[in-house]
Amino acid sequence: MTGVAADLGGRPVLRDVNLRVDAGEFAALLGPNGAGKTTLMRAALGLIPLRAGTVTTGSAGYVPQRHDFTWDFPASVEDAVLSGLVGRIGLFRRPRVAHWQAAWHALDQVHLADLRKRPVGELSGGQRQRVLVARALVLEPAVLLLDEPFTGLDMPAQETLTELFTHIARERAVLMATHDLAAAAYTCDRLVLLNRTVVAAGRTAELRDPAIWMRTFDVGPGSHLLKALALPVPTEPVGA
Ligand SMILES: Nc1ncnc2c1ncn2[C@@H]1O[C@H](COP(=O)(O)OP(=O)(O)OP(=O)(O)O)[C@@H](O)[C@H]1O
Repeated sequence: MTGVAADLGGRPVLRDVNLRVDAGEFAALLGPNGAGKTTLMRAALGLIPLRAGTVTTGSAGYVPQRHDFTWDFPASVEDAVLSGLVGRIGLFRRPRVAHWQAAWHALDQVHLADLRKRPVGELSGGQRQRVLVARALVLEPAVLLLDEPFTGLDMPAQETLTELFTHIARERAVLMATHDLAAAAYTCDRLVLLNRTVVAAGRTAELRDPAIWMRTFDVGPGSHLLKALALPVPTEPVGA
């Protein structure tokens, strides 16, 4: 996306956002609450109007935050994945063999083929997240957008997902919004620091200046955030 500006409820949320994620890249989108991460993803999907700028994504798949998805309906795992194809099948049409095959292929990719007949309500949090990933993959998107995929998951489930995302990013572009800064710094190819606009972007090793993180997260030099990332402690007033 280039020069993107977007408003919500009449208030500016994003300004002059320039961002590019290439196939083969696993990028993290980092920023404080309200920084505009979800808005950026919705803008990338064409779900909100832009005040300025352009978005070129080819096809994009979106994995929403899990609490945005209704789990207490009696659908099976494969039905939930198939729902990712509604736009293609038509709301009241019956899916054809090719659609089922696409759903099963997507379930294979997230290692849930064995559970395809299971009601989604019976799945664990980590399994549910993988169902949502399969639902996004069923359209074979060029870009996969993940909105805080680790929330509420234990460490083993997070690791399984991280491995999965790394694998998916071999062929596609993956952009993941997350609050787990240390894990993102460790696992992602590139970090994008957002606070209404892109404050900085680069490989973890290129973002060692604590001033960048302080500006993005609006924290002081004593913040635990800097310690958690093992950044050098600033000795002089920053931005003076
Ligand atoms: N429908 C809306 N109408 C007006 N303002 C909104 C709307 N949705 C979000 N906002 C505001 O836009 C800003 C960015 O929100 P957004 O959800 O994109 O941030 P985020 O970085 O994803 O935050 P979080 O880390 O909390 O998920 C926030 O200040 C929020 O209050």
